[in-house]
Amino acid sequence: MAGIYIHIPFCRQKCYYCDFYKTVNTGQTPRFIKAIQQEARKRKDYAGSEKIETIYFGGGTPSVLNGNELAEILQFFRKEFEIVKEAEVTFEANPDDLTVNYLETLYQAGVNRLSIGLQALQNEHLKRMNRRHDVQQAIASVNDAQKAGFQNLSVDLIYGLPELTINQWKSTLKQIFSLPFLHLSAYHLTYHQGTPFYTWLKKGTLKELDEKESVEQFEILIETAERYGFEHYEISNFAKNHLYSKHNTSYWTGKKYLGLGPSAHSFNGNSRQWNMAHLEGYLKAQENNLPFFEEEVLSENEKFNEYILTRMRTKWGIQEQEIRNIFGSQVLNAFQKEIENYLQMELIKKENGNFTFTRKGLFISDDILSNLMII
Ligand SMILES: C[S@@+](CC[C@H](N)C(=O)[O-])C[C@H]1O[C@@H](n2cnc3c(N)ncnc32)[C@H](O)[C@@H]1O
Ligand SMILES: C[S@@+](CC[C@H](N)C(=O)[O-])C[C@H]1O[C@@H](n2cnc3c(N)ncnc32)[C@H](O)[C@@H]1O
Ligand code: SF4
Repeated sequence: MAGIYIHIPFCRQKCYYCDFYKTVNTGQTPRFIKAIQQEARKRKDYAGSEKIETIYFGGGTPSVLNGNELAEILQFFRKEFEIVKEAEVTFEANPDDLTVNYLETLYQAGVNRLSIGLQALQNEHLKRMNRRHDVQQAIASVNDAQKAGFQNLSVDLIYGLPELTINQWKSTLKQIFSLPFLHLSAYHLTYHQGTPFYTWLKKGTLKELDEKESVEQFEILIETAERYGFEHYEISNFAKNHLYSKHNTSYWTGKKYLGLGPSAHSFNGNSRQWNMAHLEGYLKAQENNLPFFEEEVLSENEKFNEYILTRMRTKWGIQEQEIRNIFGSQVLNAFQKEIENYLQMELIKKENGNFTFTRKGLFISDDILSNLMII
């Protein structure tokens, strides 16, 4: 089984923290929709002849697409690929796009997992982030989505925002968990070079939240989510009733996926491919039947690194037996030596041959994982 990721590189306006590839030149959607189909025909064999179990519309802002455009893309994929009946079709949307009509259009088109980018529940934070919606629209979008028939609803939040107080964060979580959704993604704010947030941080006009408060917000997030019956299944992801994101879980468990659109990346177990992040270049390449991606064939060490970097982010962790079967006893012995002091410091725990982060370890997982990688 494999997944398809479709990058919709358009946004109605740019948020000041975001460095995902997008352009506000939304007039290019008709050309883009043709180009995506040309690229899919050309690259469909990258993920082998696997059946497709997930389709993911990310971006950028997929909810820039109108109903007909979305229907055209989905019709094309149903014709071009073997898609299983129960495929998960995820669509990311911004609250200000989610009118009742549009929600019904998405539902009719076959979207069965809707991810809504709420980000924050204080208008002063939404304003500083340059979000187009306000708190009221955010809350209404989740309730309207449920009324339109969406069960598998996910919401995105960002914590560690400048001046986000502990009380504000607690109130955000209290309001959020009174809404009808079953999956939560909550990300700690990252300052990406090239974004206004990063520039203001360097200039000193924006003050980064101190680490202690960020860690406290992460702890409050985990405790509150678990109190409301959500399972913490990946560092930034929580699910009720085991409604994990099937598509994103395929990233963390090494499944194949074909990424389409500018900046989209793909993986098939032996190599990674990624499209350049440039809309005009992408469109011209598809129109002239030229490739527009780079490829890296993975060495054995890189496959091992890929394996630990993805799986250790999840509650499933990594299995000693699996490391031995896939990478051999030598790699396993070296790994066991490396991991010893993290076990001693209780940053990683080992149960029946399975390694996972402890809560303490989760906070510094990036540093630990970079030390465990084979260079
Ligand atoms: C492609 S983005 C946005 C999807 C959609 N366009 C929206 O704005 O809601 C997916 C998610 O990444 C998260 N994100 C984007 N930039 C981030 C940053 N700099 N730090 C932390 N999370 C970020 C946000 O929670 C966002 O919902
Ligand atoms: C940050 S995650 C948010 C997941 C969402 N909260 C959910 O649970 O469905 C999604 C974003 O990651 C990026 N992304 C995901 N898969 C990608 C791929 N294969 N290639 C490029 N970007 C990708 C896109 O910007 C996409 O909007
Ligand atoms: S957060 Fe979403 S709407 Fe904002 S710039 Fe990024 S992709 Fe566009």
